[in-house]
Order: sequence, then structure tokens, then C-alpha cells
Amino acid sequence: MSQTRHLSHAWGNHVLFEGLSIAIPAGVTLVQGDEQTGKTTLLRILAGELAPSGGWVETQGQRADKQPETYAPMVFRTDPLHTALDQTSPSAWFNTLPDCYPLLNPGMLGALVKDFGLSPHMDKPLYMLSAGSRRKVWISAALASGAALTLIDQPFAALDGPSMRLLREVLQDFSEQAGRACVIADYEAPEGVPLASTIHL
Ligand SMILES: Nc1ncnc2c1ncn2[C@@H]1O[C@H](COP(=O)(O)OP(=O)(O)OP(=O)(O)O)[C@@H](O)[C@H]1O
Repeated sequence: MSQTRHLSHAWGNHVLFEGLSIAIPAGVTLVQGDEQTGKTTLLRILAGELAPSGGWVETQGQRADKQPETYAPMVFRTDPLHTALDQTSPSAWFNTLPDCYPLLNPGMLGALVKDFGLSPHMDKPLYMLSAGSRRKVWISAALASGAALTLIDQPFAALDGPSMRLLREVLQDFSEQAGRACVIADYEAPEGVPLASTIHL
């Protein structure tokens, strides 16, 4: 479904990774590595946001470098450091998503909002939300987007206990869905989430 071929990222004499030829199957794939090993960089390359130094990435037969317009709607990357939406409310942002992600599942999005306890925050600007709530907003959009490839950096960071349990359940369900891949980046394998594959950096 997604794959990389001979992927490398380097600058000056510093090689972050090289020769990565990996297949990303449906279900949950973990990108595992210590600090500063290139997890976020790999996610950005998989999202088509960053050009690799060498090699290429492909999702459902479309290459990020050759077909950027068709590639972008197939991929959703959560970026907890993104500030461009700070003045936007989750409701307003969610209303724009079907334009980019026509396969967005509104029922799933509504259920995640409710179960993550986001309902009281839906009309507030994102900058007013806690780090955990902002992360839940991004994760809800990502998981409901219907994107063929969903990329989530440190999905459990800043989440409260009940939200961690809910996310585990949602990722379990996700791993049983045919046709969608979710790549999560973290230091350790998450408990209770069946993994389709692991990429070690
Ligand atoms: N082209 C580049 N030029 C200079 N530095 C770069 C370049 N690309 C990546 N880096 C740096 O490489 C480092 C590691 O990258 P990255 O953030 O992807 O690792 P990570 O495994 O996600 O780290 P962490 O777990 O600490 O968040 C970062 O400090 C990043 O700024």
C-alpha cells in the first residue's frame, strides 16, 4: 500500500538514515527509535512534505515526488507543533476537511470527539486548548480522515489515562480495517496495539 525505495536523508556529513526500502502494510506500523534518530523526518517524507536526499516514497501506486497533487489527499499527518490553525476552532477546521479528504467518516469523527471529551472545546480557538486536547483534535481528524496513509507522531504523548485507553482501542480497530495504514512514531512499542510492522531507526 505504501513503500519507500532506497530512502535517505542527510545534510553535510550527517546521515540521518539511508537505504530504507520498506513496505508499509495495512494496519498499524511503528517507527521506533531513540531521540533524534529521524522519526519525525521520516514521517514528513512519507507525508510528501519534505523531499528526501535520495530515494522515493509511494502510496497506492502514486509517488510523492512525481504526483504531489494526487499524493497529498491520500496522506494525513498530525503535526502537534503546527501553529497555523491556532486561531481556528476544531469545528471550523473539521468543516474544511471533506474538501481535502472526501472519504472522511463524519460518524467516526463525531464519536471520537465525544469519547475523547472534546465536545466542550469544539468552538474554542485551538490555542486555548491544552496540549492533550489539541493532540486529541488532531488524532480524531487523522483517524476519521479516511486517508490511505495516516501518520501520527508520538500518539500517546500528553494524553490522560482514559484517552490513552480509548486510543489503544481505536488503533486496535484500525489494525483490523482493510485498506488503511497508520504509521506511528515513538520511542517504545505501545502496549495493547497490534503492530503490522516495525521500522527501526
Ligand atoms: N536537513 C537538515 N539539516 C539540519 N538538521 C536536520 C535536517 N533534517 C533533520 N535535521 C535534524 O535532525 C534531528 C533529528 O530529526 P527528527 O526530529 O526527525 O528526529 P526524531 O527521532 O523525531 O527526534 P525526537 O524523538 O527527539 O523528537 C533534528 O534535530 C532535526 O532538526
